[in-house]
Amino acid sequence: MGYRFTDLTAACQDDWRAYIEHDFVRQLGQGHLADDAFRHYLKQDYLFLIHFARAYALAAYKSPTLADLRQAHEGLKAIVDVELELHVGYCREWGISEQQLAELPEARATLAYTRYVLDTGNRGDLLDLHVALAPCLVGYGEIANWLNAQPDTLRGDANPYDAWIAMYEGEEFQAAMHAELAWIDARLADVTPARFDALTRIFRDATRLEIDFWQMGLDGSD
Ligand SMILES: Cc1ncc(CN)c(N)n1
Repeated sequence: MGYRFTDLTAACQDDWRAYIEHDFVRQLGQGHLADDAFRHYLKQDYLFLIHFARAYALAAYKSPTLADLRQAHEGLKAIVDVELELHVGYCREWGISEQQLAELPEARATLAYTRYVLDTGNRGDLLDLHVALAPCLVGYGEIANWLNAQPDTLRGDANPYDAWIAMYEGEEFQAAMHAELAWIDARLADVTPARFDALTRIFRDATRLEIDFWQMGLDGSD
């Protein structure tokens, strides 16, 4: 029997839940996340997204088939056309100008996560890279769905972070997430147990770096 994406999350269930249900996420869903924490997160996320777009471009470079190339393109589009497009306008609403974004120093959590993924993609193969990227694309789609399932999540004008949830529950982002899940499921179907263990290590490390990214937002750390 082959592996699936859900075997990756099952293999590091504690880290995966700590990421999806992080305090930053809960407070954002309940609408009482501190403004400064969100602003710090938003700024660093701009830098993060630029490096992750580079990582999808690396996935395109490493793609041997048209189907693989299309999948890398899907991820790149989700970041550049959906997230970054909304992000810049969203930052403006939160009082952060494009000039400020261009001059931002990178926080350590941003550096660690983005360079880890780029390094994993450079030294590994295409599946290593997609698995390192998965907590980002699949995780945020799952977070939006998890938030919507929580009775204390506030939606609409009552929650200043409603637009953030709306972006990740939106059709385009959810479609990109499902396409990524299908691509990973198809590749995991015929890996050996040893290869699956190596992929689990990558997935767990990237998930732990996502947890650090939330914590960086809460702590305002640089
Ligand atoms: C840190 C982080 N991880 C994931 C995502 C969703 N692409 C994001 N915007 N930022």
